[in-house]
Amino acid sequence: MLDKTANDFTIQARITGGGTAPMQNWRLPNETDPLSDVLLGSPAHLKHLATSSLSRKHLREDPCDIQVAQGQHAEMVSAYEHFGVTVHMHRPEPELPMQVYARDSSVMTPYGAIITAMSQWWRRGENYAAIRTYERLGIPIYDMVTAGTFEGGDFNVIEEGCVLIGCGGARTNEAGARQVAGWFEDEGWEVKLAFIDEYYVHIDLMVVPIAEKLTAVCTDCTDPWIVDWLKGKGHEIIDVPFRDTMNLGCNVMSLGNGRVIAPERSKTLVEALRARGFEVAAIDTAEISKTGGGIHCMAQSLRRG
Ligand SMILES: NC(=O)NCCC[C@H](N)C(=O)O
Repeated sequence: MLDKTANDFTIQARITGGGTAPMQNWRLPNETDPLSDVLLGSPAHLKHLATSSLSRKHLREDPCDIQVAQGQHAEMVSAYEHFGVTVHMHRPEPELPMQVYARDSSVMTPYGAIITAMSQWWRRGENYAAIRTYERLGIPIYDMVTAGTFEGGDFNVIEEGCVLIGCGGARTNEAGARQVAGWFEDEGWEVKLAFIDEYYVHIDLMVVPIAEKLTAVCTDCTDPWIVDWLKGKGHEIIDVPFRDTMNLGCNVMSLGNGRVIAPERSKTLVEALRARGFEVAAIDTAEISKTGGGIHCMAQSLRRG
């Protein structure tokens, strides 16, 4: 069943060479304007798998209690609803153990959604499920990654018309990164590639937009040129400690208008935000994050502003 509002769905909205028109119904100029619609994944079929060094360590030492994780996800959904954000969900599929990480299987852009190309076989079905979701929501597909692998946590919109693309090799590989980079260069964007170590999984582990010209960064693991580049654009940096970052403490979601959803145990960042006057919904995500992702990884902005 399609949603009543469905009308704009198409399988390839991208104009070759650039000049694709931004969507009218689903504005998404950046990742810091007020969020009105978010896409999440259900934790109904969540499994704790050895997907990365981070999730493997927890699996070995203290595996995720799935029921507790599901309760934490429900708290996160409540936080979005509390702030008046409309929550859209992928339809849960039992074959998709990582569908909760809605950041990765697609990327919403001002021109429609990119369907990514997940690296790990147990996540590839999420790409097909995402196509069905966008059809149901009536959101055009901008294009699909075909040249290599690409995961949405590596598409990091720094500000309007400017994206930092993470490339760790194991998840987003260089061929996938360069294909997406080329599309956005053609659209007239400033695009930078960040070659990261695969240990960090995606760039949104360490660099996350908070508000206009304000970015959370783990400077201990982020290449200095990225910090200098952000500062050169006039961004203030909130430095998130390395240990907190490895616990997904930098991986927060900006709701715009001075509101942020963040993990409560990321104390340095939560305090820094509150000191600047932000309203922070500090929620417990410790259990669910053992499976390798955080609040930003679990959310795909659909509409802002
Ligand atoms: N954007 C993200 O960093 N997503 C986290 C994905 C976690 C999942 N366990 C994975 O390793 O694919």
